[in-house]
Amino acid sequence: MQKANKGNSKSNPKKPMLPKPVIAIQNLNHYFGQGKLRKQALFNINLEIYPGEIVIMTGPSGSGKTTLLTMAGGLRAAQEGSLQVLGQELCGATQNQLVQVRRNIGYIFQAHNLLKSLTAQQNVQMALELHNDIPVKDMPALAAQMLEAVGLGHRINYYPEDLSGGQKQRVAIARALVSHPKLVLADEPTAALDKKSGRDVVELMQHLAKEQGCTILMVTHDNRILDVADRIVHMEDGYLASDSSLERSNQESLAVA
Ligand SMILES: Nc1ncnc2c1ncn2[C@@H]1O[C@H](COP(=O)(O)OP(=O)(O)OP(=O)(O)O)[C@@H](O)[C@H]1O
Repeated sequence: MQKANKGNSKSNPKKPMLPKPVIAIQNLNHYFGQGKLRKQALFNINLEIYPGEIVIMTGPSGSGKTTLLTMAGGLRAAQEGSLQVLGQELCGATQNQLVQVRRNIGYIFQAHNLLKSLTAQQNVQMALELHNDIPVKDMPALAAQMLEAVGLGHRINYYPEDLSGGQKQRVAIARALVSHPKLVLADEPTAALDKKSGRDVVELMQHLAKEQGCTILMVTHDNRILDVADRIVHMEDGYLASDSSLERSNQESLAVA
């Protein structure tokens, strides 16, 4: 598997230096089960994702997308190779290090995972409560502002059951972005939505991410939203089978040669 060209200004003065990657994966393997039941789910993954990029991960069912996403999110231990997220090595990381990394990541899942007993504002506020540096007295207003930004300023006191699917997913986006994380990980965020709501939700994510300068890694089967990506990576049978940025850079090198 080819690795992203890091661009070295000394060897090639025309190529700019790339910033430090938000996610840097090298020779990553992952296995489920033990003994005879041990099964490899990820094979020698190499991938670098840079600040501000919106990267969509596609691939058939069972190809390893969720496994890779949950590992990048510090939700599953990394076993073999190297997986650095926001400068922290997650292979061999302690629970405490994983918790620290998770604080800087926003998560959006297919099921919005809102707490039924809390209002939209309280659900968003929960994400702020993980941050010791944000004054508690500012939290309700910050949550309300974020709900305003996702177009739900008039629904802040509603409970999840009184919101539509698209509105609930917007609350989940507000919750993921309210603390201005450097990285947002999304697993099938449009799967439960109709075409129009799905489109609205990803355009909103794209807009807010560009505004806040955060990086998004999103798994989707939804071909209708691929155009929001800066880059598409494709998984097959546990391998990273293609990366549109590498294809582009190969084409550019061929054009220059
Ligand atoms: N907890 C687990 N225990 C054992 N095997 C697992 C576990 N989770 C995933 N797998 C296996 O790892 C492989 C990759 O699964 P994964 O869920 O990452 O794929 P996916 O591309 O996200 O699929 P989908 O699009 O259906 O969500 C599959 O063969 C799956 O059966």
